[in-house]
Amino acid sequence: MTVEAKKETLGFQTEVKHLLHLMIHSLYSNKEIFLRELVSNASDAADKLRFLALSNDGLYEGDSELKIRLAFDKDQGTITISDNGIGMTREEVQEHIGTIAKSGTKQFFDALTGDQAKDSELIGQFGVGFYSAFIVADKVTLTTRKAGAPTDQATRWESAGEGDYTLETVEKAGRGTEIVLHLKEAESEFLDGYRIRSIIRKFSDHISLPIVMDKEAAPSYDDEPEEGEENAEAKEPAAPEIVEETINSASALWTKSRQEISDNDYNEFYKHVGHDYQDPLTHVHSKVEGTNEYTLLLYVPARAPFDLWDRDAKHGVKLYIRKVFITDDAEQLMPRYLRFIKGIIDANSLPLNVSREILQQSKQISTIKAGAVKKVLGMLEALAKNEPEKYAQFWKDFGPVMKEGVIEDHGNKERVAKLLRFSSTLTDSTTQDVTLEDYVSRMKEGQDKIYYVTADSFAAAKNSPHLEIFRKKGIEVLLLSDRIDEWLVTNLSDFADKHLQSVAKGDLDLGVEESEEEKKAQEEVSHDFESVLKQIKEVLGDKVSDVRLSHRLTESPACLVADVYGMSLNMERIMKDAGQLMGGMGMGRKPIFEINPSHALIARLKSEQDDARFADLAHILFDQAILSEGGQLEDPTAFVHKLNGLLQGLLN
Ligand SMILES: Nc1ncnc2c1ncn2[C@@H]1O[C@H](COP(=O)(O)OP(=O)(O)OP(=O)(O)O)[C@@H](O)[C@H]1O
Repeated sequence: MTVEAKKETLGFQTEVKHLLHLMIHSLYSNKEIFLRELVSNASDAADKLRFLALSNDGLYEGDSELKIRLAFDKDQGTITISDNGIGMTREEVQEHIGTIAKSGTKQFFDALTGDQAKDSELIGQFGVGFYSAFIVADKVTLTTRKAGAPTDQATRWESAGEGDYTLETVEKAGRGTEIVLHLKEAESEFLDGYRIRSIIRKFSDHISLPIVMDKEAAPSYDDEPEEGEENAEAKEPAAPEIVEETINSASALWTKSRQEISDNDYNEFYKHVGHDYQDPLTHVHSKVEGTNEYTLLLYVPARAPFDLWDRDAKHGVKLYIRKVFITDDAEQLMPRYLRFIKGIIDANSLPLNVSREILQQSKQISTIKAGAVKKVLGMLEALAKNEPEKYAQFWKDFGPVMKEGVIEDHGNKERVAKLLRFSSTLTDSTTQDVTLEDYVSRMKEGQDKIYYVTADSFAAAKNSPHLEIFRKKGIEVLLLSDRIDEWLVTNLSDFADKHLQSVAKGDLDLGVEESEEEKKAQEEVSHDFESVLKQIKEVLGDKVSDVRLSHRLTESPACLVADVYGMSLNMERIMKDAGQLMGGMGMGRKPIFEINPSHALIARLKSEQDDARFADLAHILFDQAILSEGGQLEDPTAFVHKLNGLLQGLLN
C-alpha cells in the first residue's frame, strides 16, 4: 500500500466549518435542496466530461451514456447519488471538498451578522453546493474516480460534517462520483421513491441528462388462491422486477419553446446555472435564426453576488455548442458591465472543437455577443417599463455596475443612459429613481442643460453650497455620489442633445431669465466689490486662480468652483486617493474662489480695516469652502488657530 493509499484524517478549513454550521441552521426549513445541489454538481461533471471527450473519446471508457443515478435504501437509511461524469483526483477532492477556494470568501464571512434570516439570504448568494448534504446527513461518503484514471486509483472522502474528514485511495470500477448520504434519523422521510421523484421534478427537471431511478414494479400475485379453495397457503408475492426509469424530462431546457416551460422550470434552471439559491429577477429566452444561429437564456439575479466587485470573478454565461457545454469562462460573451448576467448561450453554427484562442478571435462570437447585449438591454428596458418595483430593486444592487456601461459600451451608450437612475434635488432622497428622460421633461423654460453635482457622499452632494441658487430658482439638479459617477459624467457629456453640466464648474448661466432689476442690482454690486475681490486675491495668492462674485450662493458665504475645462474637485480627490495625482489642487489648475456679496460675513470682510484680520478672515472663508466640498485642509492647525483668534476677539 502506498503512503497515499493510507487513510488520512484532515481538518476542514475554518470557513468550511463555519459554512456547515450556518447552513445546517439556516437552511433547515428548505432541506430538500440538498438533492438539487448534488444533482446540479453531477450534471456539471457530465458536461465537463463530454467536452473533454470531444478531443479524447477514450475518456468514455466505452460508456458514453451519461446519466445521474439515484437510489435509496430504507434499511441502511441511505440515499445515493451517482454520476458517470468527469470524477475527481485525490488532489481535486481535497481542493474542492474540504476547502473553499472562492475568491471573496473572507469578505463573505465578515459580512455575516449572526441574524439567521439575514445570513440565510447571504448564504444563498454564496452558494451552498456540496455541503448542503449535511443538512440531512450525519455522515457523507463520496467515492470518485477521475475519467481515464486506473480503477485502483479512486478516492474515498468521508465526513460527519464536524471538524474533519478522511481520505483514502480505493478501487472503483466505473468512473465518476458516487455520494452516499447516511441520513439523520429524523430525515427518514426522504427514503421514499415518491418523495425523491417529486423533489427532482420540482428542482431538477431541467437537467438535460437523464436522472434515473429503479422503478419498483407493483408486487404481482398471479397465484391467488381460487375461491373456495380451502387451506390454500398464502403464497409469497413474486420478487418485484427492477426496471430503470428516467424521472426527469431530460432535455436541454433552452431548446424547448417558451410556452412549454413553466416559471418554476425557468427559476430552477437559473439556480443550477447561476449557482444561486434564490429565484432570479427576470430572464430573456430567445432563439436567433439566420446564418449565425444561437439560442440564449439569460437571467438577472435578484441580488448582487458577494463577488460583484471582484474583477477576477468568473463570468456568469456558459457557452454551449449544439447542447454540448464548452466553457463557463468565455469572457467574450458578455461585456464587463454585464458581468452579473447568468445563463447560457448555445451557438448552433460554431464547430464543436473550438479552442480558447479560436473563441477569442471568432467573428461569430462577437456577433453573438453584440446580439446578446441587445437582448439583455431589451430585457432591462422591459423590466423598467412593466415592473418598475423590480427594476428599482435591480438598480439598488446593480446600478453602479450599469453605470460602467456608459463608459465601456460606446455602441449602446444612449440605451444604457436611458436605463440609469439618479437621486435629484426633486425629492432629495437617497433612492436613485430619476431617469434622464424624466429630468429633461421637467426642465424649466429656457434651461438648456442637465445639471448635476458630484460629491463623495450623498449628504455632501445634497448640502453642497453650489445648489443654493438652483434650489432658489426651482431648477432640478442630479445628486451624484457613487464613486463611478465622476467617470460617468466625463463619458456622458450629452443626453438628448442637452449638455450635462456640473454646478461646480465654470461660470453659471442658468439660461432662465433674470429680471431687469436683478441684472441692474448685480452690476452695482460688482462695482462695489471690485477692490475687495482684488484684496482677497492678493491674500490667497497662488491658492486660487481667480476670486469673483458668486451667482450660485444664497446662504453660504463662499464656495470653490472648478475651471470649466478642469477636473472637478471631487474627481481630483478620488485621483489623489488612488495615487494618480501628485501635488496640489488639480494638475496645476487652481480653483476659483467665489464669494456671496449678500452674506453678512462677506459684508464684514468688506468693511474690515485691519489688514491682518482681513487676511485671517479671507483664509478662514477659503478653508471653510474646501471643507464644505468634502476636501481636506493642507494645514488644519493654521485654520484652527485663525478661527480661534477670531472667536477670542468675540469674547473680549
Ligand atoms: N459530482 C461531482 N463530480 C465531479 N466534481 C464534483 C462533483 N461534485 C462537486 N465537484 C467538485 O467540487 C467543487 C465544489 O462543489 P460545490 O458544490 O461545493 O461548489 P460549486 O458547485 O463549485 O459552486 P456552488 O456551491 O456555488 O454551487 C465543484 O466545483 C466541482 O469541481
